[in-house]
Amino acid sequence: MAASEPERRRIVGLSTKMYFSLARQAEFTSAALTSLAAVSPASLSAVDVFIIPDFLNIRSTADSLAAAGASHIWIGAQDCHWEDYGAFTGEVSPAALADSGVRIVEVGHAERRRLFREDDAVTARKAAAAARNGMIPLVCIGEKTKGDVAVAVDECRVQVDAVMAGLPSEDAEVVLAYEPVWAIGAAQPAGEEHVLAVVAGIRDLESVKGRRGLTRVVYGGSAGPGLYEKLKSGLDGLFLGRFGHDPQQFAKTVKEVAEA
Ligand SMILES: O=C[C@H](O)COP(=O)(O)O
Repeated sequence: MAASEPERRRIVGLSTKMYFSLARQAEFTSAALTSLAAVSPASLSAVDVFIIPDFLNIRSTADSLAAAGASHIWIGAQDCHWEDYGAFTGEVSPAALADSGVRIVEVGHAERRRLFREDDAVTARKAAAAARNGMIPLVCIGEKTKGDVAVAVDECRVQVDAVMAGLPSEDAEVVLAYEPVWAIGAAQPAGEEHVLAVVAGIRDLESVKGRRGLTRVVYGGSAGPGLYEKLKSGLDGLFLGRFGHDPQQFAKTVKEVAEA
């Protein structure tokens, strides 16, 4: 780490995507808090933890965390619009998300790119909107097809460069979620050698290594317990989907990332 590089705390969290009802989200949050209570406070204080519910569950989850004295767990959003407010029917304002206590906003997820045709320019505008409103963009990047490391880094470079160029300040904090598209929704994550090599390439990009703001890189794509130990030499944490939807598995993964 260069002398001037900000400290990279580990970070771990999950997205519920569109899997949970209101009742299931409430059950998840309550059970996750119970399971996390078994992790030592010293371990938990060394890691940033986030939960990204769907929009309808943001306020209730934030309230549950606050009522349990667990406001150190960040609440996130799965997307936001690029303008703060306006005539954008059906969209969600990044300013209102910040007002709701959201700390981290996912942008550019592979599902949004594929299903809703969101490109790098749109993703960059959304990341800028999150940062402008004082939240951390969690920028999802990754190659579409399983294959060569150099090809994967090249595909990620285009995605990362677009976002970094659009941020309002070079000091803006960013979390890059490296999620090979082919490993999302799969039976198992991408192999550790591939992930470590691609992430080394991402960290070496001009738009990443030269910037002043804190830039952390996490892995996502069928991540779960047992994975971080294999990735800890090169990754700052994990971003979970399905394999974190069981609260005990989520808490187990948080503990592993905190104590690895
Ligand atoms: O948002 C999380 C990632 O897309 C990973 O999802 P997954 O673990 O269910 O494959």
